[in-house]
Amino acid sequence: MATVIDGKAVAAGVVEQVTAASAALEAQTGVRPGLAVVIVGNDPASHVYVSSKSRMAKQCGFKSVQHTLPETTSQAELEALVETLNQDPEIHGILVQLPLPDGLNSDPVIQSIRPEKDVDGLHVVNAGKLMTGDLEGGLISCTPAGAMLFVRQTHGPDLSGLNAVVIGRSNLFGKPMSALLLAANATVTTAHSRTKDLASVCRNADILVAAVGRPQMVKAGWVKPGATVIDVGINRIDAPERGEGKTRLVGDVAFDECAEVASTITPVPGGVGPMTIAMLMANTVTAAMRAHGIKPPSF
Ligand SMILES: Nc1nc(=O)c2c([nH]1)NC[C@@H]1CN(c3ccc(C(=O)N[C@@H](CCC(=O)O)C(=O)O)cc3)C=[N+]21
Repeated sequence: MATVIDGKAVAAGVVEQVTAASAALEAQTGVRPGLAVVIVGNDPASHVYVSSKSRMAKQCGFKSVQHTLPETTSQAELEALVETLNQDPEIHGILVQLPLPDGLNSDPVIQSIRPEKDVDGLHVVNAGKLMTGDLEGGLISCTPAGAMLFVRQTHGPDLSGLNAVVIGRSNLFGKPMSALLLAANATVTTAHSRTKDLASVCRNADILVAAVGRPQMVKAGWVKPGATVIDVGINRIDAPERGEGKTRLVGDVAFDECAEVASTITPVPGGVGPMTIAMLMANTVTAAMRAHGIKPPSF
């Protein structure tokens, strides 16, 4: 039976480090890190995530600002708000909750965030720094950064000689995760919907990372015995056993059967998800410390 990573406990450790760094910044400069989260429309899941981000920011001692805009917000209004936040010296991190409502184009909005305030790590400057192996100068996308912390805890910082397979090539996760694994010297395969015989590609992996958005797609036969399995999926499926109309959260990995084969595995919920929020806090205090010429801790 695999070791099941307790994402909540690891996230709590990161939040403790962030809170201490935030207090040190305030003691040195009188400034608290400022995080602004912008949400447009009324998608219930987005509101759940945004309130947990705002709550965690307050817990870390940040100045936490939430802008909730109506579904009818125009592209120009949204980009104008981002520009106001870019100019605000008390705001060090800006996050625009994705996905945006239909009719709004997220790419120009994300690219209009100043790179040094882009705590999502999605700006091309930050994504480019990561692709070129510059892990110190930019801001790294939260979910991959969190997933990589699990990999480092299990395998150490140097993944030389290990095969890693990332299933999924999104800009939010797959591509930055592949870049982080490569920077740690793993031999990386980025698999996707056009990959031939995906199961046999996955069976090669010492580190298997699933971020496809397909509930419980990865089966035990896809997992190399003794591998580390990182599940990034957040899928809501019907849970009739819990009652009429009830749902539950599952990952992209068939957890029970894969846990029999893997040596280490992350659960959903309670794995990568909480780490996403914690790494957003880490990016925010990093941005604030850099803005005041103070070297941030590495998380
Ligand atoms: N600009 C932007 N940046 C994001 O990082 C971003 C986003 N938009 N849009 C949505 C996704 C999704 N996301 C999650 C955050 C926390 C959990 C999380 O804490 N999940 C809990 C369960 C929470 C629940 O019960 O639903 C867990 O896995 O244990 C999951 C998913 C961040 N996202």
